[in-house]
Amino acid sequence: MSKFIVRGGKRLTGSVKVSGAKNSVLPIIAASLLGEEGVSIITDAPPLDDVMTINKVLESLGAEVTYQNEVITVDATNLTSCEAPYEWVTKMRASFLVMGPLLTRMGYTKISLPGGCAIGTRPIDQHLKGFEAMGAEISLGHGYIEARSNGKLRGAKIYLDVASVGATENIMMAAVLAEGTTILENAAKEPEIVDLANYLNGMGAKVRGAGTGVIRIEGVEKLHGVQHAVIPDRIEAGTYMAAAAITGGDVYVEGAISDHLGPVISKMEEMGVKIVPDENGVRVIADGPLKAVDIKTLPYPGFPTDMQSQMMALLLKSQGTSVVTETVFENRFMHVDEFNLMNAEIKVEGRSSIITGGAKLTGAKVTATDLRAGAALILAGLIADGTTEVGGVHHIDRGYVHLAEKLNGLGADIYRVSVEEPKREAKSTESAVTETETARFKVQPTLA
Ligand SMILES: CC(=O)N[C@H]1[C@@H](OP(=O)(O)OP(=O)(O)OC[C@H]2O[C@@H](n3ccc(=O)[nH]c3=O)[C@H](O)[C@@H]2O)O[C@H](CO)[C@@H](O)[C@@H]1O
Ligand SMILES: C=C(OP(=O)(O)O)C(=O)O
Repeated sequence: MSKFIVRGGKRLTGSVKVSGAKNSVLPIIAASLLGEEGVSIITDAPPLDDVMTINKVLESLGAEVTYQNEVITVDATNLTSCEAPYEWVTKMRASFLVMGPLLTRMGYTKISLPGGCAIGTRPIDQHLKGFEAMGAEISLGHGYIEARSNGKLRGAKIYLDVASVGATENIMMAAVLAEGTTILENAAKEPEIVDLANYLNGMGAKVRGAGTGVIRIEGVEKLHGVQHAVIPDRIEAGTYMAAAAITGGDVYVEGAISDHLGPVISKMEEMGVKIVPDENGVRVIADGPLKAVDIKTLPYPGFPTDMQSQMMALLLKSQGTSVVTETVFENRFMHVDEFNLMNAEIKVEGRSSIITGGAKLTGAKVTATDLRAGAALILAGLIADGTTEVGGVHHIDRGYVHLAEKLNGLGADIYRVSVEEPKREAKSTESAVTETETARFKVQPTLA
């Protein structure tokens, strides 16, 4: 186990480079299972724990996977299994995205039910509804879902009750080898959906309309490997933009695509942050007081739920009262109690959090309850008085490449320490942090 130690009070300046998007690379790796000929080469693949996990899932299915220097190769010509077991799916919900590709290519798949997580119950009914509409038979039991098709899946008209990102991706991947045309209505419009569609089309698929609410997929006989570069991570970019703004800094976020960050940029500008986008990135300058603003999370192109907690950290520094309403997930305010441990003033009322900005934050021992909560606590630590210890680092490692190194490159003071599991019989309440790894993050994470 490890913790991040953040010493607050540093203004961030300079330039930071965004890595490839976690939420693009995961479905793209899953889609590689569709390649019956040739090898897929995925570049700008970020070295994240989630990427290692999905690579293992593919290997367990018989695909040959290599990963070096942010390049993944997948040879899925000979698959040997159609089962994604519990150990992988519980580790990472996105493992469930192998269902569509396996079902359509192999005619059968058995996958552990993903279950809920810290941010909500996260059902998969819309994925299953889509597969059933295409003729799959679904059965559930003993914590697993089995899906089988009698011959090929058939194209269908499918209306999603919620514009689910995962369901759109899974159904799109199933439809590419189905017989006939699938029309997916109320589809999610996220940039990651477009990236996946581009990848599938490169493999020989016929997907049209990705990025709009209606996607048309004409089934083809076979797909092949292709080379594809993953888009930059808009949430990682937004997190560094928030880091610049919260510290009153001046930072160029290289690789940030401003078109993907519309609502984040608008809200920061409303707060009084200067944002200067160009074709290679976004410059963020925060040289004045920050205004309170209200935020409501929504599916793309609305304000992203994955930036909610980081923006809440920024609002802690603003003058006045802000209301943040979470409409995408029903339980995504677990960071509030942690912020309050740092002397923040936030109250949760149903789906909204009311933030009284301006309280002087103080360093404390806090825990990341999910990936973005972890990033948000680090942001708060950047301006807190004294030292903040952020536990639950495994959540952060799922989605941020070299987070401490990148922030330290801008002038922050963050390092990772290993932490011994507290012994049950120990009476002392002293910190369990052992300063054995206090070297400033020179070590690169080991890649599988
Ligand atoms: C790996 C990945 O890309 N993860 C992202 C993806 O997650 P994920 O694809 O899991 O999120 P969804 O878009 O599916 O979920 C959005 C909402 O729809 C509900 N829902 C979803 C599916 C379903 O069958 N039935 C149903 O009711 C969920 O409970 C949630 O309330 O989109 C989320 C919403 O932008 C992001 O926070 C995640 O970072
Ligand atoms: C919720 C997130 O991811 P996942 O869907 O992989 O849990 C996230 O990236 O913030």
